[in-house]
Amino acid sequence: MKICVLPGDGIGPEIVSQAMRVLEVLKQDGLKMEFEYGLLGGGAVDETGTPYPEATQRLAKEADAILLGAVGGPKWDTLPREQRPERGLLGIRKQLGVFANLRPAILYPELANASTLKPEVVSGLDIIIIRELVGDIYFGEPRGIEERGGERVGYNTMVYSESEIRRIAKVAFETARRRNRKVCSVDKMNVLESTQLWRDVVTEVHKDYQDVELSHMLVDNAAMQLVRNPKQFDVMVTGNMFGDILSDEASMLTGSIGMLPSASLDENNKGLFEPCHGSAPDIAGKNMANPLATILSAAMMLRYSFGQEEQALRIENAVKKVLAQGYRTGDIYEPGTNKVSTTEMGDAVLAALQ
Ligand SMILES: NC(=O)C1=CN([C@@H]2O[C@H](COP(=O)(O)OP(=O)(O)OC[C@H]3O[C@@H](n4cnc5c(N)ncnc54)[C@H](O)[C@@H]3O)[C@@H](O)[C@H]2O)C=CC1
Ligand SMILES: CC(C)CC(=O)C(=O)O
Ligand SMILES: [Mg+2]
Repeated sequence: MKICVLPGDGIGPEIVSQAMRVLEVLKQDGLKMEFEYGLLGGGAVDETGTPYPEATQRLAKEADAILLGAVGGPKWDTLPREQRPERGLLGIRKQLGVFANLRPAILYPELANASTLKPEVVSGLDIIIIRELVGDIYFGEPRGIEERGGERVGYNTMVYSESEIRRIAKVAFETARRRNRKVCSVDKMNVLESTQLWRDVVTEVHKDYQDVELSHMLVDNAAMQLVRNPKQFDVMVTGNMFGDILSDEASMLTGSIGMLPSASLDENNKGLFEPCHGSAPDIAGKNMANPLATILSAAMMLRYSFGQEEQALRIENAVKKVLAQGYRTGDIYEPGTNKVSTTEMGDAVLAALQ
């Protein structure tokens, strides 16, 4: 199994190196993996002038899976838009066609008090947000900033084709069949044509999945319902931008965005695996970041791209064990637990794997 490793910027290298320690242990225990490192994001701009260099494109295409940290940071915020680190991230997602972004939000019982919601509202939470990842307003044309009538105007285009909606809807219904047979599709059909089509197509695809319960919800209500009563959901499916926002919101129900992993899959389960958070410039270089989202993303990689369910569970059980043992990075710390650094959390996970 060839894995392309892209640590990226900010906390990216710190958290990816902890996930790599975990994968190295599994490799020593006999799992066949080869790792190749590449540049993506701001570091790539600094070294090559572009956020997704040719050499990384080659590595990514040749690999069976990609493990990614995060990209971006204030250093690159004033660059022309095409050179921004985030364009590199959108570029790799688009080029690999990893349209199905799975973002599970699971509350570990030990973190019930770290959640922003009352324990009785959130205990046992286990939902998954399925976010379409290579369409929508992040990619739609035309886009730009231009002079119109003596002032600057910025514009983007929210666009979805029927085939794009159909394939993500299928992923949602198939996922629901492996869970509790319940999908909530989130849109803004009351004002946006692209999401009117979204609702129509999801409803059509549902005809082939009559054993799954389908509901629709407008995104503003969905944002509210997620913090009012998140356990009413099981599988949520939505577009790129709404999914981006709702998954950050859902992360806090689990205690921290540092707990939320993700898998982004193409039609053949080739995937890109990354935590849901960004490069966290405010804590970068301080050995403070929570590496668990990235470690759990590595587990998702073993499960989805390589069919190594047992190894995935081995990592997930190690994460459960360190939480039960009381290890907490700052973002999930509460009095009475053991506050640790990024590397110490890595040490604890490694010990729990044995
Ligand atoms: N997938 C990616 O590479 C993403 C990149 N970004 C980029 O990251 C940069 C920073 O973006 P922000 O809006 O600040 O979002 P962010 O997710 O990087 O950080 C938001 C807040 O969460 C905290 N946080 C994030 N990850 C954490 C972790 N593992 N452990 C503990 N705390 C953590 C940060 O310290 C910060 O207070 C920007 O340049 C943005 O474009 C943002 C989101 C995703
Ligand atoms: C460049 C952004 C779309 C990254 C992000 O916030 C995400 O994928 O969650
Ligand atoms: Mg995001």
